[in-house]
Amino acid sequence: MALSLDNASLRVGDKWLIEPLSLTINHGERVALIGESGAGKSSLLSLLRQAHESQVAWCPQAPALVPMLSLYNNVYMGQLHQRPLWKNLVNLFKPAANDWQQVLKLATDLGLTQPDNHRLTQSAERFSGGEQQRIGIARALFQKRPIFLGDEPVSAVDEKHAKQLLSQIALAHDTVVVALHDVELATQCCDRIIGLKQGKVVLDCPSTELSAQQLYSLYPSHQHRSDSPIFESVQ
Ligand SMILES: Nc1ncnc2c1ncn2[C@@H]1O[C@H](COP(=O)(O)OP(=O)(O)OP(=O)(O)O)[C@@H](O)[C@H]1O
Repeated sequence: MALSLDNASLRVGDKWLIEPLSLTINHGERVALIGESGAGKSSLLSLLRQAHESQVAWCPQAPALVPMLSLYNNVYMGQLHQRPLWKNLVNLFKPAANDWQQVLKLATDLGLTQPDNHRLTQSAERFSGGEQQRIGIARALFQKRPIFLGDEPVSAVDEKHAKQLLSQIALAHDTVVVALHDVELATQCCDRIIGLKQGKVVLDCPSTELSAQQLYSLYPSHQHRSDSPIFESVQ
């Protein structure tokens, strides 16, 4: 298996963010965590991340870029903790050719620059919101870990680009777990759906078997709107 939790839980004061649960995610699985806002998706990702820190490429909900630093340096940060301090300092002024080429390839593949048009030196603050999110994805890919954990990693890009990015993420990793608000995207890009409600896993099934009934119970506040985009994936 790639990831596992054994009777894990998360609690702040007397509030359970995640009630005790056991969970196994196998190598090769593409898993989407779905559920209403506050259901516990980020909390579950944080438990998975804590349990498998050294194997995980982490892509948080907000990309946490350093606005004044370049695209290149923001992506390089993905390997900051794996490199000696002196190398990180030298990198600020004179990037190693190998690192530069790797970041250029990632940035090109993710549509942030073109091979002959180096936006690598442009500061992160001068990229759009969707582009900044892709810089965050590039940083996670640069970590070169087998498992990708992403918290709404494509929420700021349109549907077509979201699908492309998720398939690029899947190609670069053995196992993928992503929290997604877009259920249709989740069923199209992932093979397993885990549904959360009030800190509990209430649904765990192959994406091809997700029923409208299950979605209704996960998204009660959408129930009165049968035309809600949430339900398009199963209609
Ligand atoms: N540090 C914290 N202290 C107290 N409560 C917290 C803390 N972090 C999260 N929560 C609460 O835990 C619950 C689950 O939060 P979580 O961020 O995991 O939900 P989510 O499903 O990821 O939500 P969203 O889709 O809005 O990101 C929410 O009610 C949230 O307010």
